[in-house]
Amino acid sequence: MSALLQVTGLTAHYGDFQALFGVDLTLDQGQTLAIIGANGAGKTTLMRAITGIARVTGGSVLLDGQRLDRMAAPEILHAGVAMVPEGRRLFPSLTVEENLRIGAHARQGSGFWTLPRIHDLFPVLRDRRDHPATALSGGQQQMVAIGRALMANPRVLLCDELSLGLAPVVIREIYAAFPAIRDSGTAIVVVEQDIGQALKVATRVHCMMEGRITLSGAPADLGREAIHDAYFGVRQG
Ligand SMILES: Nc1ncnc2c1ncn2[C@@H]1O[C@H](COP(=O)(O)OP(=O)(O)OP(=O)(O)O)[C@@H](O)[C@H]1O
Repeated sequence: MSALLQVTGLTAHYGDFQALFGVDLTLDQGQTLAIIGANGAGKTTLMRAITGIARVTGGSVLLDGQRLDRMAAPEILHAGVAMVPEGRRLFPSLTVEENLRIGAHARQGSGFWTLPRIHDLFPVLRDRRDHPATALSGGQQQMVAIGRALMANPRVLLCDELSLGLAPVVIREIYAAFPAIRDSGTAIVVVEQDIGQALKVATRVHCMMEGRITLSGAPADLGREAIHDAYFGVRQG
């Protein structure tokens, strides 16, 4: 059986600067993949390359066999890959519900994720539906950003640094929604700086350093030392 998302030999550049060096990864339906790594490792660039925002200069990205790396960002979203960007990027002048409905513009046909289902996933968004999105707490805004991406009914949901700046209790609340998202048939890729959190939610973990994947495996098979080496490149202590 071929993978849902297959990334092969992906390279990406910002001008002359090469940020990704031949990245390979596969994601199957029902999987949650975590990408971990220090600042500047290339995690965000990888998400941006998959979604057509960063310039792909080599390799390929296939969704169910369909070539994405030659498409523009809006086409990739239509094809079924949606991203929750770092910093959420909500529309500040719109309400919570308007932000969610904007996500639906990218959907193709019918699908599991509807406004009532987003409200069931994050009930606070039902209560706050008429509030300006920016009046919500950071965690609630993150829920809107996830809901907006889900409204496109993606086959793959890419989440960049969901936990950034949020309290542990809020992070737990957000990650508690993951099983329901996976059960809906949407596979997930999370970029996470919190290694513990990544190991908890992921079926597979990839560690990145300097634009390359330096370690991959199931959380249970990855030792602390191996992760440390792959993350920092050197063993300390
Ligand atoms: N717009 C840009 N122009 C030029 N270089 C960039 C740009 N964005 C990122 N880079 C560089 O590409 C490399 C990878 O950055 P990237 O943001 O993908 O890393 P990251 O692992 O997501 O780190 P962080 O957690 O800090 O976001 C870094 O060296 C960074 O300085």
